[in-house]
Amino acid sequence: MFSKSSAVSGAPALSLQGVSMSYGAEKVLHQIDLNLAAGEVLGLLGPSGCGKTTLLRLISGLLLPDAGQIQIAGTTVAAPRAGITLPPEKRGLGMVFQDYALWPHMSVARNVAFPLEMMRVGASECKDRVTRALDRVGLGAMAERRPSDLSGGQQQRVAIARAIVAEPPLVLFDEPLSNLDRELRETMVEEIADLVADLNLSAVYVTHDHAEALTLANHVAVMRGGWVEQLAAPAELVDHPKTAAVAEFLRLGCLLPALHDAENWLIKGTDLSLPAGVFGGAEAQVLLPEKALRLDANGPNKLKTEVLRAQVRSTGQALTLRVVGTNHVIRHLTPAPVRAGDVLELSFSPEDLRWFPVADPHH
Ligand SMILES: Nc1ncnc2c1ncn2[C@@H]1O[C@H](COP(=O)(O)OP(=O)(O)OP(=O)(O)O)[C@@H](O)[C@H]1O
Repeated sequence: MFSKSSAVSGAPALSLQGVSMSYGAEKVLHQIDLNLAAGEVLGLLGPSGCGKTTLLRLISGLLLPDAGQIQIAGTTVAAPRAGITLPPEKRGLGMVFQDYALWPHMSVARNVAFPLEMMRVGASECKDRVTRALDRVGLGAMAERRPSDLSGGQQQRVAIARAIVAEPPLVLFDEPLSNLDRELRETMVEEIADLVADLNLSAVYVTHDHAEALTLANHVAVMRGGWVEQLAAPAELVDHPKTAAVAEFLRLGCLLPALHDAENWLIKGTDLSLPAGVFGGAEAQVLLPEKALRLDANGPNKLKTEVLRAQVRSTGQALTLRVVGTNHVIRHLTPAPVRAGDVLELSFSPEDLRWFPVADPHH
């Protein structure tokens, strides 16, 4: 069986080249190229139906690609043209699912031991490794319980212990936190991030929650309609989204239509002219990143907005603002005492704007 020791040293933990997949006549993945270095986490992020689960199933071996090839730790596990297909159990992956997928009639320890039993690891080594894995996820005292006697968060920790117990070359997380409530999700994201770093795991983490992906992953592939729209480190995605769709999906701020008249770029519906960088054409979309906006009457480039809602938060007031002259909405957090109906001027620096063409590359 595939194990860390059979991994080709120095090879990427995962590599996909030109992977495509159709369900009948519907192409759901287009020419996916991805590389994940050992010890890193790749986030697969995108809205429902964009192809995340299909891509994960191709990696795990539950589905076969129509074209392209997939390598795990240097071993080719799928290459239809060369007739190569390794079944899921030979890929030696650790997997964590949304619904935990634990056996209810077995103890926590037996659940965690399962991958080792499949590998015919001896009883005493098996016991030591299970104990170590359960300790790592903070469940050392729960070994003899049944999963049904544990909370949702604890069950997910058992599933994580099972996924890491055999030290697989790659761990796949399929929306592991979506059944947990928000507060627990936030704690578990940090726990998983710490665990992945401590164990130097290589992992693919599927989610539709951008905060989870940005927290956990070294690189995030933002997917849409079966394409990888952008693959980049979290900071790069936030500062330099490649398309308007990426900016929108990551909720980076407000996308406004801009028109070029004889001399200037204007935000459509307003009289605010924008100092544009080099950008051809007569129409564009411009992103005003939320983090670039200041409530500063003396600042440059003042955009007039009306307060629709002001909600108290522990960190200030969360404002929902409408850009006057448009139906576009901006969110802004401020400590200032502001009320619905107030008119505010938001200021920003031109270098913080991000410009996109109106035409969409894939759609
Ligand atoms: N068994 C199937 N037969 C036909 N079409 C399918 C099948 N499974 C998925 N699809 C289609 O393939 C596309 C990608 O689905 P996929 O489940 O990979 O998306 P996803 O990003 O994981 O969505 P979600 O976040 O809702 O799970 C969708 O258009 C979906 O309708």
